[in-house]
Amino acid sequence: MMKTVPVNIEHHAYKVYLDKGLRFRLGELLKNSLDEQPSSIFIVTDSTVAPLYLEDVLNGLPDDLNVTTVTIDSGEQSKSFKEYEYLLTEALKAGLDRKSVLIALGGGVVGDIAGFVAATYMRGIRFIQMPTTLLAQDSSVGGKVAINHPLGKNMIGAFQQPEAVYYDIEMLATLPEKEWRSGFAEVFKHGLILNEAFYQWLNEHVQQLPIHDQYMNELLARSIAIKAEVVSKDEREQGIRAYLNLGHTLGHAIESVSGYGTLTHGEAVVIGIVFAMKISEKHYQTDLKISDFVDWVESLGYETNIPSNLDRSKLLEAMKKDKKTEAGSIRMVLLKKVGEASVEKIDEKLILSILNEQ
Ligand SMILES: NC(=O)c1ccc[n+]([C@@H]2O[C@H](COP(=O)([O-])OP(=O)(O)OC[C@H]3O[C@@H](n4cnc5c(N)ncnc54)[C@H](O)[C@@H]3O)[C@@H](O)[C@H]2O)c1
Ligand SMILES: O=C(O)C(=O)C[C@@H](O)[C@H](O)[C@H](O)COP(=O)(O)O
Ligand SMILES: [Zn+2]
Repeated sequence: MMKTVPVNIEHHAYKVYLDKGLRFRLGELLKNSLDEQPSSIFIVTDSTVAPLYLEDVLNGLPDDLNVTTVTIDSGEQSKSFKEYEYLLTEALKAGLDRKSVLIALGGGVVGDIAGFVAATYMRGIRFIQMPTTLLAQDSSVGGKVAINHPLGKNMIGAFQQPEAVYYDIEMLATLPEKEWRSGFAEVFKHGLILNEAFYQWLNEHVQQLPIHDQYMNELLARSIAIKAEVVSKDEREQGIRAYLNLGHTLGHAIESVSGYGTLTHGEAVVIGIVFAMKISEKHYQTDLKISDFVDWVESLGYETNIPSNLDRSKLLEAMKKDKKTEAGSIRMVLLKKVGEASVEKIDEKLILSILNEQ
């Protein structure tokens, strides 16, 4: 049954549609969720998703609509200047105009880069997210779009809200276990920062990956509702939106220092979450029962230690490039307790000492 989650950003409300089989119904969905119908459609997807789902999506569109499809290589390395330029060139060649609509069909990589193309092509055109990974329950909502720079993750980007999100959860059936792991990290992150009951529910019900079908509807609806509420209150990350960055100060540093794609985003974030918990215990003089958390996530196949080959001083340098840094001071999302986050300035010496513990 179709579920919708509203995203009520002040200047731009939209909905996340959640159901099985949405990929066959793009034409109908566009009709229902766009105020003005598109002059043309530009679908961006990747080399893994295209052979699996592109035909289904195209079959759902009316024959008289002008449609261009562009496929980029799958993987984090595609969130690059080179692919960004390529997509803009293809958009220009296809003759997209300001009434065109871009559709991002894929995981967070496609959503982020295609969204950034939509944000910048002719200073901004409409776009739709069609997420195909579990991780994209996070990335498709909230309008953060970006590409990576070799020196830092998501360093070039924009806030560009989609017109709608069409999440056909049937497409998760083909997701490899590693990608379930990556995506699930961003699900339990939502519980850890803001909703202890949701975190406990996950802890009780998720003992293996992929996640059992019977829990998926509830899991997605609750996780997306948390993200939607946060971005509705604070679109531009002036306050509580920063909580969504739990584990990302170190996580992003690990991704850039190890080379994009060496670890998945979620794998890096989990290592970052354990690190942030250790800093939290010291900062607030509290007991977060880190070993219980580590036992649970390790039983799901996550690595929780920082890879031993990564130079700790390089990680520290990369952490300083985090977007939350102010006047050279690293600011991290910490947990006062499960379900309660806060952002604090953290001394570099403490960071380095905990980096060196592992
Ligand atoms: N904008 C945001 O708010 C936000 C939030 C979280 C993460 N992100 C970004 O999202 C990216 C990670 O996204 P991701 O984990 O979806 O990675 P991804 O897009 O690289 O997808 C992971 C892999 O799964 C493949 N795949 C996608 N859908 C599939 C399907 N249905 N069946 C089989 N294979 C499929 C992809 O081709 C890829 O190889 C990172 O760049 C991260 O920084 C952005
Ligand atoms: O939506 C947000 O806000 C988030 O922080 C969600 C994160 O999971 C996501 O990885 C985001 O892209 C990180 O943003 P950044 O500003 O730290 O690059
Ligand atoms: Zn993330």
